[in-house]
Amino acid sequence: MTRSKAQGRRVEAAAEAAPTSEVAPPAAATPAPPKFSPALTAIDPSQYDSQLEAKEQRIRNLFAEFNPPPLQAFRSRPEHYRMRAEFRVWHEGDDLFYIMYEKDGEGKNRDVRVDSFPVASELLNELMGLLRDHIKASPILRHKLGHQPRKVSLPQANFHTTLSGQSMVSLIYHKKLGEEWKEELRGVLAKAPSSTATPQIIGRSRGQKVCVDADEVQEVLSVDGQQLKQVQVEASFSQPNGGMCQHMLSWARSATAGSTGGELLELYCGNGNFTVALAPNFRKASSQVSKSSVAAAKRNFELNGVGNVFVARMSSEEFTAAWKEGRQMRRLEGLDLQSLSFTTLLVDPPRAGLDSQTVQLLKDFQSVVYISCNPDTLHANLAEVRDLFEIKRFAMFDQFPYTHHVECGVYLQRREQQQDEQAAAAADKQQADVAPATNGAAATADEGGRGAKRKAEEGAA
Ligand SMILES: C[S@@+](CC[C@H](N)C(=O)[O-])C[C@H]1O[C@@H](n2cnc3c(N)ncnc32)[C@H](O)[C@@H]1O
Repeated sequence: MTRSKAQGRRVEAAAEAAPTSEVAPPAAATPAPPKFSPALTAIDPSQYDSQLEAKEQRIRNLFAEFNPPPLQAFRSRPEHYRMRAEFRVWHEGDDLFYIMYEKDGEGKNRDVRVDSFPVASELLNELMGLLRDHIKASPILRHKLGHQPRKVSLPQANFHTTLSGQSMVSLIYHKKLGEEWKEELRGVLAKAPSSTATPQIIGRSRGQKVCVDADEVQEVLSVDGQQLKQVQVEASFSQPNGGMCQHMLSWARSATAGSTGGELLELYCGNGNFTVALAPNFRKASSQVSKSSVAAAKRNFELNGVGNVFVARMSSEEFTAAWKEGRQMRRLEGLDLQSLSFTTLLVDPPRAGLDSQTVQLLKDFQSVVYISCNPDTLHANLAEVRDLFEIKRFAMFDQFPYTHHVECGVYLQRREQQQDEQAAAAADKQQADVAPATNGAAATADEGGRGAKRKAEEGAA
């Protein structure tokens, strides 16, 4: 398919250079049906552009009613973009291989043998082969690995790699794992080719978790020329497409670049991915984090020398209730909610989007960064606040190529704030026009005007 000029240039995530293209305003035409690969095991990279265009068109049409600015579309690497992948393990006589469940061309579910996985990183592919061959050759390692009835579709070999070249694999067994299992794996790892960084291996069985060494990796994300370090812990969330994550962080940073001096509240912060990148844009930042990620988030703040962040280990719903009711909770660990005057809210919820309480909370903020992995719930949440907020930045990140899934980002600004700013600018201009020769006085008036406005805002908050 040829691409029209109106759809513009997009930037290769592989190049990781300047961000994006801006695309034309919403087109009225109904988009062509998307060309998604039925199976991620058999992608056709020559279809990358057409599947991206279909997504752009869908997103522009879906959000057109909110009059957003032109969509910035961030392009993924067409292959080897996934940092993580999960498979089941299948035993067939002496053979052993990975399988995954996916739809065929007719939309029917089927089990597919996976010897290589073109959407996963090169390192992940290398590890898949290496580990499969060693496990196949070792009775200790293969016995009861992923031993479950075929109808149970839990992943049994979970691979996790990083752009920085580290890796981690969890293997799920149906037997108790002892020292001999660990020793056998140590022997296998010692034989790994020097070209492959030694993976961390974790064995899991019912009520048991055995680490051959550690259960985490350290990612390094390159954002606007800065290297951000990130501990990623086994079985905890991290963004699946590393290249796209770098774009998302850079975009959110640039959207909030004018917020210096304000205070950020982040909900659903996971391991602090966005917090670390955005903290320099704010005077103070507070992150709410689920139990499993709190330790990783704290370590990531320390690793990157981020000192202006407070972390509360509570669910989004609990934090919202405490904030709304002005309730002091033990898990706020002494953070005085009354002393905070948040200006910006960042949310990055799971696919279900924001619950109604959090949507209410959002209404209290001057600006909001909303990162979403589900355009439909993003749309529903925006519909509830459309009268209060205007979309100032609108982005689409192709985090999941060849699937219908899309990651979006919107930067919202309160309508009355924009009116206030325009009024303040007009007042400043008038003042300057009245006394054109007295630069000092005009400057003083300018400072005073902004200071007064800030005070009024602080009072209102
Ligand atoms: C889409 S992830 C985003 C994480 C993080 N922003 C990042 O970029 O890695 C959503 C995160 O919210 C957490 N989460 C899910 N439900 C939550 C809730 N009710 N309250 C707080 N966090 C929640 C998940 O554990 C996960 O870490």
